[in-house]
Amino acid sequence: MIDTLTLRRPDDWHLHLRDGAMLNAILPETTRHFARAIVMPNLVPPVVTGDDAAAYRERILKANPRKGQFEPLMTLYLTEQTDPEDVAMAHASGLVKAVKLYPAGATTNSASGVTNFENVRAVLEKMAEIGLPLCIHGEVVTPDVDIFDREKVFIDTVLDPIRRTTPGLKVVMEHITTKDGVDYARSVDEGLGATITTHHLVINRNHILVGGIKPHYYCLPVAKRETHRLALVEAATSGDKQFFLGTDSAPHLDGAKETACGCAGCFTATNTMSILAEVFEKEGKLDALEAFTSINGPTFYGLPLNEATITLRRGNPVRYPAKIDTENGPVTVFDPQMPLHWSVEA
Ligand SMILES: NC(=O)N[C@@H](CC(=O)O)C(=O)O
Ligand SMILES: [Zn+2]
Ligand SMILES: [Zn+2]
Repeated sequence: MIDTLTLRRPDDWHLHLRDGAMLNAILPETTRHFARAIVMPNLVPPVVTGDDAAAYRERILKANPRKGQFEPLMTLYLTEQTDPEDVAMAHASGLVKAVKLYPAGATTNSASGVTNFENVRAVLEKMAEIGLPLCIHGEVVTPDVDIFDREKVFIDTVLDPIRRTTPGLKVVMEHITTKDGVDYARSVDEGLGATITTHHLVINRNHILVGGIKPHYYCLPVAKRETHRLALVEAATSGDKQFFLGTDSAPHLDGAKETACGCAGCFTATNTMSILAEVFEKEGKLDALEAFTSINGPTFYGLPLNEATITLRRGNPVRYPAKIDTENGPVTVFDPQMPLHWSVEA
């Protein structure tokens, strides 16, 4: 049995770092293991312009305890007022690596997102021209579409049409949760990627709802039935170039989750690598872990692979904190409900 595993240092292609006290508290959980991360722009107010992204990047670098060892890859939050020239400048300077599309109302802090896709056409065309990827939270918000169907309906009625009317646009389907998402990502040869989160490889909708409601398993897109989880595990462990890790680690204070109208988001930065090693090992696919965490993502984004490595070692169950303390209260770390045997060497 393999008991050590050395990988190129992983990157996280979908991460929420927040700001202020939360940023200070949770950033080390990511920088301990990860070299780079695509940083989501859904702050309040959102990161809309190149100037906003430059200022946010400085705040992240200032908060980083491991100076020089972590590179935040910045994104812009697409609004119906976004200026294509500002996007092009932020890309040309090397600051911005993607633009993020939130359908207005789809998820946490998405109120400034897009309602009428015609109003962002010029930005999308500019992005296709300059090769800047569009990262998409792929759920419709139509009230009469069941929340468990919102990803599939989005693929059919929004994503596919956008891709067809904007040839050459590079797209990342963020945090896919369905077999439909896996199949769509595989139906296209070039220019389409899909991130898969850590938690969607572990939980299905029963984890949220059976035996009492579990707010710390509630995230968006909401976890689906087991057949979909199995499709995600198959995709992540396949090594196929479309699929790469985007943890979507999304901290909220416990007080904001354990309440009558709790926020969506699972916080997995702390134990992601141990969980992934466990999942890949169970599938007999440890040899595909590096493709998922460290190769397919940078290859899609056209960025160099990390030269540094991390080593995972198999042993007694790994201990990790149940909560991370912030100035304003604790954040619960995702509980995978299984012992984790792979620890990351310091
Ligand atoms: N995934 C989540 O459930 N929440 C994310 C937003 C998002 O990625 O949709 C957040 O910012 O909290
Ligand atoms: Zn999202
Ligand atoms: Zn997210």
